[in-house]
Amino acid sequence: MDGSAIAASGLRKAYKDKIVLDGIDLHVRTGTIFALLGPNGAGKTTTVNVLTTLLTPDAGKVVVAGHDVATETKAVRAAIGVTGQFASVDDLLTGEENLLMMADLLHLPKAEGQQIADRLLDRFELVEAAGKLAASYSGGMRRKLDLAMTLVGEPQIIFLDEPTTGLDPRSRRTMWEIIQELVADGTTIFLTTQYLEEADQLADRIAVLDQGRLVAEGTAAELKRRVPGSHVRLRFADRYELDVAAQVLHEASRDDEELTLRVPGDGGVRSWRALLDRLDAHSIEVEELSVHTPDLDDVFLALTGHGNKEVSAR
Ligand SMILES: Nc1ncnc2c1ncn2[C@@H]1O[C@H](COP(=O)(O)OP(=O)(O)OP(=O)(O)O)[C@@H](O)[C@H]1O
Repeated sequence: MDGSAIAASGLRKAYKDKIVLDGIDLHVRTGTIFALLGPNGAGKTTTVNVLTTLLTPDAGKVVVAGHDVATETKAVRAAIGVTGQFASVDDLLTGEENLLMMADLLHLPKAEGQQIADRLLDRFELVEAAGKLAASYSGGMRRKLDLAMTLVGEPQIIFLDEPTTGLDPRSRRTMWEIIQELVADGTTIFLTTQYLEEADQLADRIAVLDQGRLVAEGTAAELKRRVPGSHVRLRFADRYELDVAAQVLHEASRDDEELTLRVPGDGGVRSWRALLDRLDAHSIEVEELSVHTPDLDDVFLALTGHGNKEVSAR
């Protein structure tokens, strides 16, 4: 698979005259977590539907797990698992029955299906609830069961469409831990999220989708560096050291009370190293140094020119 789990280029999709995907290119490496981040209606679900063979794009090419989505639909489906916003859990079955039903759908022998179900119930801490109807499950338990059902088929690539939307903070953390474990086992994860913190915590790479276009792509650190506001805060032992440093670092703003200088930078290691070299050259002693980088909220605003209602409400 040459290290590439998903490769999409030039994806377009419109509903009548409403353009939903406007030329999307994506590349996801095997064994990594990729987050597609965007507000409500940005086109995240549409992208997932295209990548998972559920929707045919108007234009563009998609290769998933080495297979062309348009011509090798079966092979793609065999390699992937999809956990959607609207869970595939059947409310009228128990947790265990849901898992066994999935094993049946995949034509696994009964004994093997039972083994897998038992293992997944244990792994997702659903043993106690295994015999209860899924209708009685909490939101967090449902999501876990839904993901467990996806894992019955041991997919190489898992698509998680907003896996933690609507979950309380504790269930969200549990879900994050599960996702991280999956990747540690070599699975590739493609997730969509409206939560900057989620992308920041989980993803190796993040693509920011806004109104059907990718407005940025990179690691969380790379995206943060694209936003003004990175700075180093230097604290000095006394007023004398502060004065000397302020003369050397003309670009800094000073706080006499705190004995600090705030030095703007591009957030890259190189620029901070150059700053330390300048201080060294003038034998200036720094008492304390802290680097401040903007968070992904700042990034989203800077990249799209507008806020994310869902995010700012959190
Ligand atoms: N079948 C359809 N017919 C017409 N418009 C559609 C259809 N499906 C999606 N859309 C529109 O496409 C846009 C993108 O929808 P999509 O569900 O992909 O966004 P999203 O980023 O997943 O949002 P959300 O976070 O709300 O799920 C929306 O404006 C939506 O109204």
